[in-house]
Amino acid sequence: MGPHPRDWLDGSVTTPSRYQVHRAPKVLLHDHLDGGLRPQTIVELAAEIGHELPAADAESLGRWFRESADSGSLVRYLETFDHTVAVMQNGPAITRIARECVEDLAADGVVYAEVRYAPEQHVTNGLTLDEVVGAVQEGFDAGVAASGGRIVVRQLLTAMRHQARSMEIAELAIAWRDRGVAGFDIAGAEAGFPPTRHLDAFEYLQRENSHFTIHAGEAFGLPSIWEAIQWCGADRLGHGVRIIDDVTVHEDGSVELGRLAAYVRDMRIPLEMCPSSNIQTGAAESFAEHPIGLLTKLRFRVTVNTDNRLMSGTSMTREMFGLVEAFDYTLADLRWFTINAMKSAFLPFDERLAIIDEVVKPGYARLIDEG
Ligand SMILES: O=c1[nH]cnc2c1ncn2[C@H]1C[C@H](O)[C@@H](CO)O1
Ligand SMILES: [Zn+2]
Repeated sequence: MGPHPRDWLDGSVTTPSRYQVHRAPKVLLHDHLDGGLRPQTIVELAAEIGHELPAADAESLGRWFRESADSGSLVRYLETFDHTVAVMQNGPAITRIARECVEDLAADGVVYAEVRYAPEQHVTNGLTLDEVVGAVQEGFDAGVAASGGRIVVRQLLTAMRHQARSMEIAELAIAWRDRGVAGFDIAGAEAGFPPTRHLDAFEYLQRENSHFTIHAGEAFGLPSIWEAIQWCGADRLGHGVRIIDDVTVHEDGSVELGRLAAYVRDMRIPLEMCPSSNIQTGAAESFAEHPIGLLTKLRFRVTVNTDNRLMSGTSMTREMFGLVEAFDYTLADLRWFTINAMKSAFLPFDERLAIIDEVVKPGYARLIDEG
């Protein structure tokens, strides 16, 4: 195999400090709006609507989310969302949460983000699907303005895989495609709910020349990834971590890819990897043992993501610095992940290129120059 892109850069030997990782431009493709609320905001919104929380103050509530999500099971991890979704049932609350999300990402050095949520989960108190998307967009616009335009943000609309509203949500994504929505996703419990359940929605989106990612290969293995790509036509894989089951490392150190893993790598299918989330749901043991290390070495199209900042107590800086500590990654490696992510974004090509050339590359060049 030829040189890894990281070797093309001066400064590739420097291991960055946490502060440098914080300042580096970062790109986030997989982050859930309802998994990233500030604990203090939940406390305040719950008091307004009389929703009972499992903890009274912001600090203990934050701890409750992290500990409850740390169960080793995706299904139990997902139960914690009952409390975030409960406080996201009216327009002003949703707008506030969306604005704070953008402010928090911008403060963490994220320059481009695609943030997802399931509109169908926010209609309990009478909001229409359209009003939910509008409330999120209002918050995103306010957050971008508050951050002085240092970040570009798009929505991804998620359909819940155990429900039957995916076609409706896909149509909603198309209706909003020029007003802040960049694509579509399915999420929720994976085992028992294969992506092909929603084939009509994916086929519709393809006919509309739209983009979608599918949570696959997180709590269930290769068949889920295979269906997502070869039946549904996913542009990207949410997690996709279990693709490692199709990679064999022989005793002499040589590596063999099965047909599906080879296809994913050959076709440059982006993997939205979320290390901390995987450790909590039991898909990986630790940062050091996370398949992202081998998949990066093998030059899959790997990207680094947060998934749920509240449940994992994390940020892009923390995920990336965790990888730096586990694998001795350099600024050039982090630049590689970041450009991978930007190349894989559901944004038009010229806009992706502009962010790579005008924001990502100069930002890393400045850090690398500092030595
Ligand atoms: O990592 C995940 N896997 C599957 N589903 C998830 C994950 N993180 C969040 N979700 C679910 C719970 C949320 O309520 C929903 C929409 O954001 O998506
Ligand atoms: Zn997710």
